[in-house]
Amino acid sequence: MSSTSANQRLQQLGKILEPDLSGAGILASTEHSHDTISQLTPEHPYKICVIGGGSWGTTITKIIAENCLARPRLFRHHVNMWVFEEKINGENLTEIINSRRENVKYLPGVKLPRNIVAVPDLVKTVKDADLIVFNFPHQHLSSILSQLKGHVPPTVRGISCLKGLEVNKDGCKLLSEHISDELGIVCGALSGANLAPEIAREKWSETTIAYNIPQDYRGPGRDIDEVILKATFHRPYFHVNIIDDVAGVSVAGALKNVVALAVGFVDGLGWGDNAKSAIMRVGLLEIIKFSETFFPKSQQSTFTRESAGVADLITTCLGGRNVKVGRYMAETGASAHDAERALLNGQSSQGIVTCKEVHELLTHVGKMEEYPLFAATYQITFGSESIENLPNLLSKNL
Ligand SMILES: NC(=O)c1ccc[n+]([C@@H]2O[C@H](COP(=O)([O-])OP(=O)(O)OC[C@H]3O[C@@H](n4cnc5c(N)ncnc54)[C@H](O)[C@@H]3O)[C@@H](O)[C@H]2O)c1
Ligand SMILES: O=P(O)(O)OC[C@H](O)CO
Repeated sequence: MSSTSANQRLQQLGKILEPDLSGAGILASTEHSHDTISQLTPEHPYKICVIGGGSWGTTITKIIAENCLARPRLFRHHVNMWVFEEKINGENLTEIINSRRENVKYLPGVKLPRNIVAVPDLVKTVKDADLIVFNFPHQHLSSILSQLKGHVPPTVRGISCLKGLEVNKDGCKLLSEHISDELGIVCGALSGANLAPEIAREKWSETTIAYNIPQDYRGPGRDIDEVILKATFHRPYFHVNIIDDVAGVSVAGALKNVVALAVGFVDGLGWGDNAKSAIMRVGLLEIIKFSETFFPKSQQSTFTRESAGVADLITTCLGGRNVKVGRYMAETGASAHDAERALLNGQSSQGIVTCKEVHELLTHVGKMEEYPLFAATYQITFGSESIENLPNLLSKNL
């Protein structure tokens, strides 16, 4: 699409997206005529589904479902949400969500819109979808993709809300790339300073969406662009900024979970705010270095300017699940997995998985010594070093 026609589309479609988007300041005009609306409204409204019914999965589905209700000419009414089925006091979680409008296990106390349909079957969830939103703990990605393979046409677009990386002995891949490679679809990433329990209660926050259809992409697909993505995810309490640095957004989201574990360690020993800030400083530098090394096209500004960068690092280190796990380990001497089990009621501390994956990768490529915080966090998490020794482990290589 030329920049002129893209601008026209932005302006025209903007007229059917009010009032939320005009509030965000991206669309100048909020005037519209019925003629314009009927001319621009897609013949077939976009169908969106979400894979994942955990804490963030359910929260993002709530956001999308609210936008589908607000924009019935642009989006299909129902939003399928795939939920990994489990029994809660003898009842299926999907049935509880559909009848009580509440995810009693992963998002208790939050009323969900009526147009969310919890579905236990993956393939049924994605049927006829134009946009699939991936949102579950990243260790399940390969298994979910293998079940979806052959059931998702290349016309579909994806957005990954997962925070993690795909690491194997050959190197490191973004999860959005892994999704693209396995399913043959274009996939972007959404990440930011986004603690689900706050957003589910409609407390204001920002997020970053990275989406980039390669200029030479000639594949099929509906026109899911900046406007449609904003219409899908933006809410008065959830402000979206769209950029094209998928690598920067993804690496920042994955690695801040490792840093948060380490912040939890020093917090649990009562070392105070200076120590926590020191860990965040070193952590940010290692995150940027990692991104420059393995994803040279990523942009440093993503780490310093975007919600997905430094803001997510701070929020996770202040109030996320990973920092709680690290703190509990320091306070009680529990192992990482025991801390996760004791604190999170089935939710996942992604930092435990990611610090192991990053350690494997960096060891394999002979660069572990260049990342003293990641190395120390792995060693402490898996029991071969003490938290008390952390300052020495960091200063050794700095
Ligand atoms: N919770 C947050 O505040 C938050 C915010 C932003 C991003 N994220 C990221 O979003 C992703 C999803 O997080 P979440 O908080 O929704 O998940 P969660 O930690 O609440 O995870 C539990 C989910 O995993 C599912 N699950 C358990 N076993 C499974 C299996 N074998 N196969 C598939 N699914 C299984 C459970 O049913 C449940 O839906 C993660 O990568 C996380 O880092 C989380
Ligand atoms: O609760 P955590 O530590 O998984 O972090 C949640 C989000 O990623 C914060 O943006």
